Amino acid sequence: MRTAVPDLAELAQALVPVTREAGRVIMDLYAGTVATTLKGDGSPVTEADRRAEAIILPALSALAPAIPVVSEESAASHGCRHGGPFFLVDPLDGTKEFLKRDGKGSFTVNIALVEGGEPALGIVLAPALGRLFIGIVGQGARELSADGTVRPLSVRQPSGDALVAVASASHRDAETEAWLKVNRIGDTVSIGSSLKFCLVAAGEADVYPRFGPTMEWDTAAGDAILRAAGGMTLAPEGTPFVYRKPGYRNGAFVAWGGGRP
Ligand SMILES: Nc1ncnc2c1ncn2[C@@H]1O[C@H](COP(=O)(O)O)[C@@H](OP(=O)(O)O)[C@H]1O
Ligand SMILES: [Mg+2]
Repeated sequence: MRTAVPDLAELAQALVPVTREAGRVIMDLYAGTVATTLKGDGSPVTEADRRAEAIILPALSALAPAIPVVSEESAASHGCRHGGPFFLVDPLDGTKEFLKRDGKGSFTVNIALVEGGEPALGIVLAPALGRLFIGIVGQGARELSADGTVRPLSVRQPSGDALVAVASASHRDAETEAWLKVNRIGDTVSIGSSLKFCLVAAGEADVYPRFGPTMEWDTAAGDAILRAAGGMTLAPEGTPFVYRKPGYRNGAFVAWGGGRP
């Protein structure tokens, strides 16, 4: 039997206040000191990750009880075996930037729905920047400001020859550096979190190459927004970049705006 998926526009609308509430909790903790522990892979997890997740998971099970959730901080959810649609949640992506308090605010709350191996819906909030992005693949992407203003998002055609790239601020690797050197990149902006996908979706950058490891919950929401805005994430060799891989581990990818070769 097919899992019942709610209407995606209604689901996206219902997720806006949930995401904003998670963002509020994160910003309360950003203002003070935050208890931090290291996970098995050496990456930090904070009280902010856990508290944001505690808002998002009950909301998802109330909104779509039949759809399984795979969330970064809930190890228990990672064993779930399913063939149908599922949510991918990263309650706080860019934890290193969150802990740095470098004033750039590049950390995000992420909720995605994956269907048939592809991201179908994504919502990304950068609470320190007050930027909230929503994408439904096939229906378009938009940015919602706090006062309710809605701005449609669309990837841009690169101006001239040189592309503007966005790349990780904390997890750069030699292969990404090499790719940036050989791919007519004029300028590279270092930014934490899934905000990189959103900037390409919004036409504020042209490409996001990533060869170092990420997990599917880091990318699915931003990727949905990018695809909904007319962009595409591909493996470096140009093959489709799909979801529900073993261990939810991503391989290398290049997220393209309108300048895809
Ligand atoms: N060795 C590794 N294995 C798997 N994922 C990794 C990793 N190093 C970094 N990441 C992922 O990269 C994300 C950060 O990306 P960026 O550098 O673009 O901000 C991290 O998200 P979290 O911050 O949620 O832990 C983490 O999931
Ligand atoms: Mg993450």
